[in-house]
Amino acid sequence: MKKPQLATNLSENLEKLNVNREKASKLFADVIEKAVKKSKPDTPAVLETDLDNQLANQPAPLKIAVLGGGSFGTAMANLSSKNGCEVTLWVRDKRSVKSMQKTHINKKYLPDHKLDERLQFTHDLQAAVKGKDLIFVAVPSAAFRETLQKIAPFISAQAIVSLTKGMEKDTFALMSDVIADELPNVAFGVMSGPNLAKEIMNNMPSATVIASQSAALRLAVQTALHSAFFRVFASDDLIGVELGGALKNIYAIAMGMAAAYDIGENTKAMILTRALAEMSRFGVQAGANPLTFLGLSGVGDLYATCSSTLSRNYQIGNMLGRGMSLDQAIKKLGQTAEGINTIQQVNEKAMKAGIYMPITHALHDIIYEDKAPLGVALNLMEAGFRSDVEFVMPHQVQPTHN
Ligand SMILES: NC(=O)C1=CN([C@@H]2O[C@H](COP(=O)(O)OP(=O)(O)OC[C@H]3O[C@@H](n4cnc5c(N)ncnc54)[C@H](O)[C@@H]3O)[C@@H](O)[C@H]2O)C=CC1
Ligand SMILES: O=C(CO)COP(=O)(O)O
Repeated sequence: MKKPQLATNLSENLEKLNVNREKASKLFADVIEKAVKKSKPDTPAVLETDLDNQLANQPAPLKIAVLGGGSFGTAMANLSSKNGCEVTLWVRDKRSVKSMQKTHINKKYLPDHKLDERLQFTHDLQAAVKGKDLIFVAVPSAAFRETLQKIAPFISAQAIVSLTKGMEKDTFALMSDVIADELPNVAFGVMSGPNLAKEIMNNMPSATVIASQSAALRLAVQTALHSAFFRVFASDDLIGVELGGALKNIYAIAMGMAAAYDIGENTKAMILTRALAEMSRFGVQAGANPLTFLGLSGVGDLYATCSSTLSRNYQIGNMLGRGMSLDQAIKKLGQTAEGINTIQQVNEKAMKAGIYMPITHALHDIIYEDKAPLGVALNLMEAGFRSDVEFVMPHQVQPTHN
């Protein structure tokens, strides 16, 4: 197999960007210093305008395509464009492209936000990806393979980064597996973290993780997206980072459902930490480093998604908890909630591999076997004596009585 390669101009671009980055950091520092000195602090919007004005004339060598015009693809395209990259957002629907070209607003997914004026829109996949350094893929997992198959003829040496947090239906493939299948010679990575799109669009400080075996790719993504309100951390545990993003959707559904029963903080804390135990147990079986689940893409994303009504997975769980059927809840949401499919995939995989995943099994019973939520929850509480952190004390160890 040929060795993965990056776009030939990516390294050159990175060298130029490093110089620009130093200048940019200095500008950020100046703006922040000015803001701190003011008796009445500036709002993020004022700060951002200040930064934009200062950075307006920086050269923009990184060329980026973002595939998927939903809320997250749009947010990342906007962020990288504001950072001075040359960005094209590919959107499947021709009418949406026309409307975005005219208004620079994504009416369906982010109607309250004017997008960066420099951002380009297209529904032509070839035009979107040809000659780019980086391609971010932000379509739902159900459309991921088909999208890669469509761009394959136009891939020469672009690097691919998955933003998708899910698993392929029926195959249990993660998006990185799909990339390796469909584009075996490209450098690739996955980006995942507590990244609710609407908060990012509102300039609420956020952070994420880029995971890849390629140091050049990690640096390219950090350079493209890192900004005053968005930090990009790096990892080489691709499977751990990717599983964190996919698995937490299951527990956001559980938390949304539990919230419909007015649970207290103790109960929320129990669900969150036992979810983390399940995630890391599953991750370790798949080859991930358990410590990755203590990072932004693990507990960070788990916390954000399980606490926020902005999360579509949480919303689905909440609607189910309030008595709606799955079909009604999906229809009402009208957006992607990856966890619905992930529950099925992970439940099946865990059963086959003998991995103890009681919350996932419980959700599966409620959603797909029509069992009563309260009874299932009470059963969960009777699951016997176990150790708290099994990487500290394996759960098979029983207390001795002598
Ligand atoms: N929205 C968020 O806050 C975040 C989402 N993600 C992940 O990003 C992925 C995309 O999510 P969102 O942008 O939020 O979804 P969304 O529901 O807002 O939008 C999905 C987009 O994909 C398009 N699409 C659907 N089927 C398609 C197909 N067959 N071919 C091409 N395009 C298709 C839709 O037209 C729509 O533009 C998901 O895996 C999600 O878990 C990751 C981080 C944050
Ligand atoms: O992944 C997300 C935040 O990090 C978005 O979660 P939802 O897909 O549940 O909205």
